[in-house]
Amino acid sequence: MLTLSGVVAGYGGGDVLQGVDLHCAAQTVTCIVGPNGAGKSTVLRVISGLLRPRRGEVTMGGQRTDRLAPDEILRRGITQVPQSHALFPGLSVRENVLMGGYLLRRDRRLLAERYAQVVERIPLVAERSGEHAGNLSGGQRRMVEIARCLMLEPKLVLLDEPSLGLDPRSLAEVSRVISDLHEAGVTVLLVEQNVRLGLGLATHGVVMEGGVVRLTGSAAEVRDHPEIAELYLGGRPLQNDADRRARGLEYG
Ligand SMILES: Nc1ncnc2c1ncn2[C@@H]1O[C@H](COP(=O)(O)OP(=O)(O)OP(=O)(O)O)[C@@H](O)[C@H]1O
Repeated sequence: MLTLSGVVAGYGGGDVLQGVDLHCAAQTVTCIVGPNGAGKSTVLRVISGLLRPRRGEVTMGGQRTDRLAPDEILRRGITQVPQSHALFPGLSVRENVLMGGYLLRRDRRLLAERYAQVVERIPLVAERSGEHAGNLSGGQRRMVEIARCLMLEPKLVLLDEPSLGLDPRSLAEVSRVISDLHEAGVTVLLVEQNVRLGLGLATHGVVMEGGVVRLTGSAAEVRDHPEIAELYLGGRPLQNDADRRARGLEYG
């Protein structure tokens, strides 16, 4: 569905991405992990069109998207939930969510239909619809940010650090929504510092380091890879199921 080949991109003079090759099959959840500065968020920015690659290609369903403007990429079904602080604090929850349907603004019926679907998926939007977004907790804001990106019925959702700063209850809510999207056939690509959580939600894992992809595989393969266990999950590589349980890597 989504393919990056040889993507080189950066800010100002330097290249952060040094030739990224990445593929996300349709209806999968892929989690990118890696150390700070590896270029994970930059990959998402290239896909959503906020940053144009200097070299390489991005294709979605076989069609190139890397030369398109961000709104055109949005029209093709790719939406990004940014890292944080993406809501308008002085606007209500409902207004913030409706903003996500800006491209549909001339079709009021469709807009209302989509809003109803989003509310069904994320009931918090209805419960708090009239409240200023600025009054919500961090976890609630994250849910509204996700709700907003669903207004266009995306094919591919990009999530940058969905767990950042969330309490356990909000984490569970965000995880539920990601699983729901997966079940509904939406393709998800997320960047996550919380490696356990991210790979626990994902079907596939990608490890980035120094602006390139170092490792890809099923989420379980990446999670159990000796280097990953060593680097990100603390301690010696996992040996068996008992090890996995001991490190909280069982996901029911
Ligand atoms: N807008 C920007 N302008 C200039 N440099 C940037 C910008 N955004 C990111 N960078 C730099 O690009 C490099 C990669 O950043 P990126 O945010 O993609 O990393 P990351 O893997 O997502 O890590 P992190 O978890 O720290 O965000 C970093 O060195 C960062 O300082």
